[in-house]
Amino acid sequence: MANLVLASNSKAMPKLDGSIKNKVWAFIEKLSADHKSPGLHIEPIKGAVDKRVRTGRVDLNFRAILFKVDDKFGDDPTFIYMGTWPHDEANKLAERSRLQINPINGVLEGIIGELDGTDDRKKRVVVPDHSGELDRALKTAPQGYLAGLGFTLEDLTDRLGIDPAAASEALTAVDEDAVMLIAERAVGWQGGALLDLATGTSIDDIRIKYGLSDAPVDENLDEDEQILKALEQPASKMQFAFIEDNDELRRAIESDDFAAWRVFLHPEQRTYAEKNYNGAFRLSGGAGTGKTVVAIHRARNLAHANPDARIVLTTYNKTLAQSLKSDLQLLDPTLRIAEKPGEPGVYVGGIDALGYAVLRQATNLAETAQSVLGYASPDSINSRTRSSVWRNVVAEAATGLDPKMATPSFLENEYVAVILANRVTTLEQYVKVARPGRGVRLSRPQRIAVWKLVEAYRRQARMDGTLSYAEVLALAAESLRLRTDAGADHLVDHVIVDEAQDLHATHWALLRDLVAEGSNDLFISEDSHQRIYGQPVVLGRLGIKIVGRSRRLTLNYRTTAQNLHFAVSILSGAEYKDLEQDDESTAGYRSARRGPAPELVECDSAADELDEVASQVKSWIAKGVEPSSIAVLTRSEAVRDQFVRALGERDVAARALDDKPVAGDCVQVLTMHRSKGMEFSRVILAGVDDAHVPSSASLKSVPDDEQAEALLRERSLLYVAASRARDELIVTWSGKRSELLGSSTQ
Ligand SMILES: Nc1ncnc2c1ncn2[C@@H]1O[C@H](COP(=O)(O)OP(=O)(O)OP(=O)(O)O)[C@@H](O)[C@H]1O
Repeated sequence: MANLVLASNSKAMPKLDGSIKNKVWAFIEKLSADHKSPGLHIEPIKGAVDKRVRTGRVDLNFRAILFKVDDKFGDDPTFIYMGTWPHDEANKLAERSRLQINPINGVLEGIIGELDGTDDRKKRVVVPDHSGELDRALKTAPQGYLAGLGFTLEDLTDRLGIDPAAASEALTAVDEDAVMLIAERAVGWQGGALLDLATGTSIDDIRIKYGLSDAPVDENLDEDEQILKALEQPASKMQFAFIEDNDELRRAIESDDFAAWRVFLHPEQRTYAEKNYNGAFRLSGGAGTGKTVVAIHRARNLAHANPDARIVLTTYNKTLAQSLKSDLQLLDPTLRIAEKPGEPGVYVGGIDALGYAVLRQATNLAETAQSVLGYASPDSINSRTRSSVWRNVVAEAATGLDPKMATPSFLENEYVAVILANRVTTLEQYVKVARPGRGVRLSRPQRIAVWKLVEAYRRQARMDGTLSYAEVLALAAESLRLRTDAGADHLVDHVIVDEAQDLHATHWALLRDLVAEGSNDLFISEDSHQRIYGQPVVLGRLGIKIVGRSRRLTLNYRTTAQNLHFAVSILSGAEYKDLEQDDESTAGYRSARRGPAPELVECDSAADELDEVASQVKSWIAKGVEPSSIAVLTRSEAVRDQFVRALGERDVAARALDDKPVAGDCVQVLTMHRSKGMEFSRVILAGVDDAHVPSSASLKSVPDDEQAEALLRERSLLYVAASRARDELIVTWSGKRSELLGSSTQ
């Protein structure tokens, strides 16, 4: 059986329709079973630049381009499948396609004729320019952008291994945009490295990021052996993937771009998905940098490494958990999905569902409830406390508490972050407990006043026999703690959590108590710039020690550089702290894709804005954009519903997206909160005027001391919303534009 390697083809290959994809699959299946089968018509190309290139017959009109690499120790060669093209084009391209081992760093590079912008390269020898001629020429030319950052041609070619022609072109590029254009055409890893250079990343750091080798080729090996060895380099895996499993191969071929996230990880993503960590690890990174992708791969890798391992993959809410689960199953349909946390396999669930699932298994509920709530638990854990209870408690009580503190949101935060987190059950405990991280200081009389309200809240819930989500989480955590204190094993072996920036104290207590401190215990994926709920927490105070095990992803796979630039501009000027209380930065954020600049549209009136949004959506649909890949995002549910109605009245099929997925191919209208973790091709942020964004109602509901934090959340919310667009982004408003848009006029 021949070995098969797939090359990433998203840039070069034409879109194939379903029937051709089936034929490609049949061709590849045959090839891996018997590469000598005459029906494949595997043929070398006369006069080809690379003697390894072959074309094979997919059908009468289409041919695949392959490289055949022989293994002198085994009978079977390795075929590298580069893609499928119409017959004549395939032959023409194949003639000028080649594989090369980068002479500086040993990365394998596959070049498909002119489609990689390398049509004239066959005459060019890829060796570094030691003569310094180009460098001298560049010194006399006007200074380019990369040279302005201090890079020389020698840095790019001799130290990094960028193709000399691309490197000299990149050095003359006048701005970041021009570097991007060159990066877009560059082969494999080189495109990414050029973008890194443009953001000022040092050569040494880039070498580390891509795992580049100092000893590129082993002269004792013949050329084919060198190629097979080069395939193992982390940066080669950005372009080439060995796929052993037939089903996996079929899935990869059937998806348009080989579902790149499943097959071609960035070397950094691969490291974080595969590496063993001796304790909790934190992966941060901008929106769209692939944190969720890493989390999913990591869950799969841990499950493969030990099929008996009990793994929990969790995230902020139910809908995000559903999409984690379906992506995990896409990545590996054979993976064992656990029904309950604690069973072998991967349990996937929103964090609240995880809390319930743990508590349902608890055999120490009475003891647990006594410890957390100060009274025996209700008969059932399934009845949830209504959100109106805090409101009623506040309305009925005359506590003398500052009205800004006598609000449901302040009390709920205090209850979760201080009272539940510390298992406070009496006033004596509450007046003494430390409240680090809470914006508002409370005097002793104020604490007494707050406690009265807490007691009233608990009394009501006890009478009703209900629990809040946060109480369930706190109970679940405590039941686990009591269990392990009594000598039992921890419930699970590995926890992976996505969207962790939004978790509060009782969420963290649950995660901490689920798994023993140790190897690969907690993998935390988060972006503090996207924190849109609750107050920031500090992991160290919650028993989670990261101690140097934290890394950041910066390459955005989702959106264009233009959209990214706009989204990041929303954050500018504001200061953010990460989960370890260090400054969070957007330095180095970049995207490899380009597209139109976001449009900011000021409308004359609310009615004009409804018309504007409808006509924009219609024009996209008229151009063939699928309606379900278009989203209109609003700050509130009321404005969302207004846009759903308005679109319907203007003959655009649109639905409000809330808890349930939208059925049918229609435009999705959702709140900015609901858009968390999602992505769409075209996005309109509607109603971004200064009354709605930031939401004056939300700001009014928090005490003065927490205003700055609340405003930061509003800013983050707009950043989350703006970073959902893959291709095009439009922002509309009527009246005064939101101050969070800054002075951007894109
Ligand atoms: N290596 C990759 N190759 C191709 N596409 C990728 C890769 N990694 C991530 N992506 C794609 O980029 C997009 C963003 O990825 P993902 O959702 O994992 O990012 P994220 O960092 O979790 O984003 P957010 O913080 O906004 O939720 C997805 O469409 C994903 O499929």
